[in-house]
Amino acid sequence: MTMKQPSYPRHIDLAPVHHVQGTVKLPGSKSISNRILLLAALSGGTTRIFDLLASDDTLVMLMALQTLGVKWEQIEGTQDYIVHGVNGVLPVHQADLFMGNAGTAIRPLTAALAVLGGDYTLHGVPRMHERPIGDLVDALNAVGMRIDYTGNPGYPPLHIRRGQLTSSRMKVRGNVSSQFLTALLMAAPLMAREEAMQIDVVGELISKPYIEITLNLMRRFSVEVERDGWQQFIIKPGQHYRSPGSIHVEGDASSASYFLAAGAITGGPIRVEGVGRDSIQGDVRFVEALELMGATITMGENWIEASSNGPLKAVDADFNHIPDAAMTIAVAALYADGPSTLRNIASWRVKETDRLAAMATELRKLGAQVEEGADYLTVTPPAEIGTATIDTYDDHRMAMCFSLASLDGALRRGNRVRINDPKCVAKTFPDYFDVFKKIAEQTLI
Ligand SMILES: O=C(O)C1=C[C@@H](OP(=O)(O)O)[C@@H](O)[C@H](O)C1
Ligand SMILES: C=C(OP(=O)(O)O)C(=O)O
Repeated sequence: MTMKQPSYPRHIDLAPVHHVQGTVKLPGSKSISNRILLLAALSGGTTRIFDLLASDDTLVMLMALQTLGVKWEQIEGTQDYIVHGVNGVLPVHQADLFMGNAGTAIRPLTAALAVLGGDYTLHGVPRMHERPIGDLVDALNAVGMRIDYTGNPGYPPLHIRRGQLTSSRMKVRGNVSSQFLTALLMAAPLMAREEAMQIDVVGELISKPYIEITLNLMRRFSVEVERDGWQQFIIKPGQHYRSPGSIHVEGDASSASYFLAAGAITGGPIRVEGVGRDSIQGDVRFVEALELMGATITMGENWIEASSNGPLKAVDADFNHIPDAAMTIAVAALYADGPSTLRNIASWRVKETDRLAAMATELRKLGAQVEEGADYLTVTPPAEIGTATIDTYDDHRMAMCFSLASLDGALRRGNRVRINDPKCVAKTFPDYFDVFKKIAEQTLI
C-alpha cells in the first residue's frame, strides 16, 4: 500500500487566519473502508474497491488480511484495490496480528477469527491495550468461542483458539462501544447454523448510526439483517457474503467536520466533496449541530458547504450519535456567544485517549473555562484566544480539531497555536495539515 504520508515536524505552529474559503476533496471514510475490506475478504468473488482510505487504520487491516492469506492488490497510482475473497475460509490458521490503535480493525476481526477458528493473537499499540473489548469477548465466549486475555482481563492483547458454537442466541452490551455489536453482526453469517442467529443488545446502545453503516454494507455484500429497533438483530441462515463486484468508499464525514467548522467559524464558504445528502455515515449529521450554532449549510448528492454571517451561537445538545465529530463542536464552541454543553459523550473516555480529560485540559490552555463532567463538557469561550501549545495525546482528532483554534482573528496577531506531534493524524488523515494549510494559507514552521 502506498501512502502519501508527509513527514511532519515535532510540532506545527499555526498563525492567526481571519478568513478561509475553498473546496476540499475528502479522503475515504475509515468506517466504510475497514468494513468493506473485511467483507470483501470474507466474501465469495473478487471485489474492486474505489477510493479506499490510505491511513494507519486501513493499513493495519490490509496487513492483517495479507497475513491471514487474503490476496489483494492496489491499482497503481490510485486508491483502488482488488480483494480476492476467500469465501469464508481463511487460508492461514495461525497468525500474530498487529492492530495498531484501530478499533474498526481489532473488534470485527476478533469476532470473525473466533468464529472461523484457528490460533491467532491480536495486539496493538499501548493505548489499544487500555481500550475495552471485554463485552465483545464475553458475548463470544458465552456461545462457545475461545478467547483469552494475555494481558489485563477485559483488554487486548487476545489469544483466539478454535471454539465450538453452542448457541444461536448471543447477547452483547452496547453502552461502551457500538463496535462490539458491529463485530457480532459481521461475524454472524460465518456461523453457519441451521437456525437463524439472534443478537440481543443489553442496555442502551451508543453511537447508533455506526450500526446503520454496518447493516448497509452487509446488505451490499448480500446479507440481510432483520431487526427490532436497536434491541434485537436476526440473521437468517443460508446467507453468505457475496462480492458486489465493485464498491465505492464515500469521503469521510468525520474528517469533513474540521473544514465545515472552519467555514462556519470564519464565514466561508467551504465546500467538502466526497460526502453529501446520500451518505450512509451518521457523522453527516454534524451539520445539524453547525446549523444550531447559526451556520448555513447546503448539500448536494456528493458535497456539503458551510458558511455563516455573524458569530456562532452557543449550543447545548446530546452528541451520542456523533461522538467523533462532536470533538469538532467542542473546539468550535470557542467562537460561540456563550457557554456550550456537549452531553452524553462518556464514550470519549475510552477512545484514542481520555478525550473528555484531554479536551478540557487543552481548551483551558486557550483561555476557555471548561467544566468536565463524567459524560459531558461545558465550554465557556475566552474573550480572545491566547498563544498556546496543544498536546495531542497520540489522538488524530485532538490534532485536527485544535487546528481550528487559529481561525477568525480570535487569536491575536502575533500569537500562535502550536500543535505538538502533528503526525498522529496518520490514523485517519495523513496529509491533514497540508490540506488545512492550503485552505487556510498558513505557514507551517
Ligand atoms: O464503527 C465504527 O466505525 C466506529 C464507531 C464509533 O465508536 P464507538 O461505537 O466505540 O463509539 C466511532 O467513534 C469510531 O471512530 C468508528
Ligand atoms: C474512536 C476512533 O477510532 P476507532 O475506530 O479506533 O474506535 C476515532 O477515529 O475517533
